[in-house]
Amino acid sequence: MKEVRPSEVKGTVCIPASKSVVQRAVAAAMLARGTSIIHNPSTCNDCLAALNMARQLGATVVEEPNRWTITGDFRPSSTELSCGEAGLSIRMFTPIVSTLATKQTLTGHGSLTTRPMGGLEEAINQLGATCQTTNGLLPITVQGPMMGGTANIDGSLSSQILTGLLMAAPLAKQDVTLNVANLKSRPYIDITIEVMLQFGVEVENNSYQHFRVKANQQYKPYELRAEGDWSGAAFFLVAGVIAGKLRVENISSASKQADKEIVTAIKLAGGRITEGNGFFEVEKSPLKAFSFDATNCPDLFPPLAVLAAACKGTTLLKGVSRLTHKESNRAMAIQNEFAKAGISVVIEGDEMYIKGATPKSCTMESYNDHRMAMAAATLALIASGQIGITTPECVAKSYPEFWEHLENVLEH
Ligand SMILES: O=C(O)C1=C[C@@H](OP(=O)(O)O)[C@@H](O)[C@H](O)C1
Ligand SMILES: C=C(OP(=O)(O)O)C(=O)O
Repeated sequence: MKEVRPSEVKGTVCIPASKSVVQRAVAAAMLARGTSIIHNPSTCNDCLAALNMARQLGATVVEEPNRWTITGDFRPSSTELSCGEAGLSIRMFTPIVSTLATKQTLTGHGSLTTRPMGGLEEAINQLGATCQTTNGLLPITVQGPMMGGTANIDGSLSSQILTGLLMAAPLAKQDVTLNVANLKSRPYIDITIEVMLQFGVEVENNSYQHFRVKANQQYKPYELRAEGDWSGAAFFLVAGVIAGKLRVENISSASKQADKEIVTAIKLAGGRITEGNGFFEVEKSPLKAFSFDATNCPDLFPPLAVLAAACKGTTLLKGVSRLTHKESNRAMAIQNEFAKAGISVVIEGDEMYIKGATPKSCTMESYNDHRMAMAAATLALIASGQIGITTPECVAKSYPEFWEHLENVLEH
């Protein structure tokens, strides 16, 4: 249990690397023939899971502080492969592994064991490899080779399967065409295509509905400086705008990350936020309720809910249906735990209404969900008394340095 007391925040936070970028780069480096370098990698659990996966699949990895050197090879040393708790890694490595002729089993732990995997099965089987889940869940067994051809997939639940298929596609025997209906979380596909291009593979994207990857393309080694994580930065940007003055470093509006949209939301709420060269500055401001569609940036819901709690009036957030299958059912988790702090959250279909008020002292359950723990800590800054947070160590899934970074900016 962690306790965070109401406090002003002041100073500078340097945001660690994006786990979305780093996991994709690790997979591409494993598939490249030659040596790739990832500078400034994130050492969060999801990235370490991806790195471990690359090792299990045959890559040689040298881990140094601030630098991972990965020499690609794709010959698994084991038939049972674990993706830890990383949703992206299981959705990305399952299609990749299904390009091999050998039979492999992929598994994971924690919340990953209850997250839906059925879409992977349907998609991979259409491309001529065999994929079997366990009643739609882990473990998953795959056997290739992946022939290629056309797959029709539903993109409404998650974009991660499309990311996995795109990453695997250049290893198929023939060209791959992916027809995607109702794609959500689109910016994550932009990150996938960007990383693939950096590693030498081209993807043709027709209006986010039809994607084509030509066969016989090779991943090539690349030296990448991983950019900072907008998803983690969002908590500190909200902290600054509700409770003090912060400079948040290592983020840029040039990023393709979905969660840079937090800047739009802060501006809509009337928050003072300015961009400098590689950083943003935020300052406590009178905040008013706002309306924001987070369908394509679902990971922003927890920090957005905190921002909304600090606003005068009732804020509307759209995109609730995107939250059911994250590390927790995040819509329910936000509703239940904010209620404990006296913040009313009403859910109507795809919409969430949050009424601004001073949060009261309570204990909030994190559900072992990193973004719930970070939201509770941020909410505590403006509470009338301290807020307790259960299993605070869960922040390590995306942001192991979070508690230390928060402590550094608290004005005791
Ligand atoms: O591709 C990625 O890096 C991610 C995609 C998103 O998932 P969905 O596509 O399932 O929304 C996001 O929620 C997740 O944290 C990371
Ligand atoms: C949902 C998340 O990640 P993943 O799906 O990759 O586990 C997240 O980081 O909030």
